[in-house]
Amino acid sequence: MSHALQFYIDGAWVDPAELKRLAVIDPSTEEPCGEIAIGSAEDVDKAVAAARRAFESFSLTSREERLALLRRLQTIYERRLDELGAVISREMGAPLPFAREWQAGIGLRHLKKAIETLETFRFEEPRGTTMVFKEPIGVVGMITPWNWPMNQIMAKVAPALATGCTMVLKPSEIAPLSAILFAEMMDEAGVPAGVFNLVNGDGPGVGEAISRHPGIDMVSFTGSTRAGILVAKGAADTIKRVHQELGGKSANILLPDVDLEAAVTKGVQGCFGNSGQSCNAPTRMFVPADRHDEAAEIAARAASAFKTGPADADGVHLGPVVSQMQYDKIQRLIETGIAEGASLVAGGLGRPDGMNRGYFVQPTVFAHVTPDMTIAREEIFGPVLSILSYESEEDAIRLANDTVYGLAAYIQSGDPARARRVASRMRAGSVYLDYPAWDPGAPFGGYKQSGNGREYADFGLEEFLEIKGVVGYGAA
Ligand SMILES: NC(=O)c1ccc[n+]([C@@H]2O[C@H](COP(=O)([O-])OP(=O)(O)OC[C@H]3O[C@@H](n4cnc5c(N)ncnc54)[C@H](O)[C@@H]3O)[C@@H](O)[C@H]2O)c1
Repeated sequence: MSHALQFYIDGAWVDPAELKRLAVIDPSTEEPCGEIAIGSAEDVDKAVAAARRAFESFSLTSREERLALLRRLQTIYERRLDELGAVISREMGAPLPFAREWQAGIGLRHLKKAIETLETFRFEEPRGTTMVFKEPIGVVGMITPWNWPMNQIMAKVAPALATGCTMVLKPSEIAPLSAILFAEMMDEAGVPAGVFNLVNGDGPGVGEAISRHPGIDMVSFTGSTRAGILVAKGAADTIKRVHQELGGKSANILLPDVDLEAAVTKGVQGCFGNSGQSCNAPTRMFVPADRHDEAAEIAARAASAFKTGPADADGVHLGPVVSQMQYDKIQRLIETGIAEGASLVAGGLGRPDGMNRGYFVQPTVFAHVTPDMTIAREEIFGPVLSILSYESEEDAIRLANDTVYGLAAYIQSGDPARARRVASRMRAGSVYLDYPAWDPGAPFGGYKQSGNGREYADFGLEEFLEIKGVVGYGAA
């Protein structure tokens, strides 16, 4: 990757103010697979200055001009999709077909949705004699995680472009290579100089400089609740808008009328997808108390059907988790689950049999988990499922909501009316009924400590807009 040690600022690849290198580690092999430059506040200053200058003209572009830009990007993105999938697979460990179809592919789905949304989006709305205008907020700082790198980047960049904002992106330093490739695509698409800027770096360096910068109007952050709090505090002095997409500990309620075999199996699969590294993973499975042991047996069987292997191995399997740090954290939490008295029914400590390198975690299921246990409360971010039991529908609702998080909830029932009734009681931004297909038009975001604001489709566009009321504009 020829630009790996550079940043994309003001329409050109430039050297960092001071070259500090960071190796990118392939989690399947624990070997370096690339390196990047780690930026500083000085690099952020340059990027923000470029974005501020570009905002003057980009904010005034027409819908048609921005649609043309997004469509050019789509063509390039489609052409480089395989390459992007391969890069993501290497940097964060997702098996190749999954990395191409979902990790890279989901970026394309967001891009298409943003284009479709922009085609008809209303930037003006008359209310009597007042005209309401929706205008781009300005320069947006974007800070993204490693677990779905292109999903997060595209869910921010596409609506920001659609609305006429300019931006400075800092992707995760753990999986930054896909973002460099994406910046190459933006350059080829002819994004005007300064509209899109990429500065690589870590949280305390570049992330904090973005959060505090007086030239940035809004920070759109996706990552842990821990870092989200720091970003909000850093942003407070400059009153910038802070959009946070944070962690989760989502409940999956299996109501008594459900087909238990199918619902438990799909629940395990949903929890372990992307090696358990999805913010909205259904990690707490609630089953009727009198069917707990049956559910545990099905879940153990479903977990042991999973194969684990390197990201480039053939076949359907789980890849490693992203880093030594994540591996160690997951091991610690599995140990805590055992120590606090949960029943380990599948997986457990250490790597899967026969694997002696790579950050591979055994697909793990705990049964007899109680709501006070650490594994029922903390986000694990690995392939680890907790099964809890409930006595009644009310009890299930109370237990599901008994968390500081509120990103997603999952309801399984043979009775759609009952599932909808329970959905209405969930304190979560997304509720999924009977394992539906992914929907790029559904709003995505959290209640409570899972964040604020919403992404995807028109909900995403709204986040990047300021609202201006011109009173006395004219007769309705
Ligand atoms: N709600 C969502 O949409 C969503 C989506 C994906 C991931 N997540 C969450 O992200 C987390 C996993 O990702 P991660 O480990 O990369 O999270 P992380 O918080 O460690 O890092 C996320 C980003 O924040 C940056 N960062 C870290 N400290 C910072 C600071 N002090 N100031 C500014 N930026 C800082 C990092 O460099 C990275 O770019 C999980 O908690 C997961 O639930 C949430």
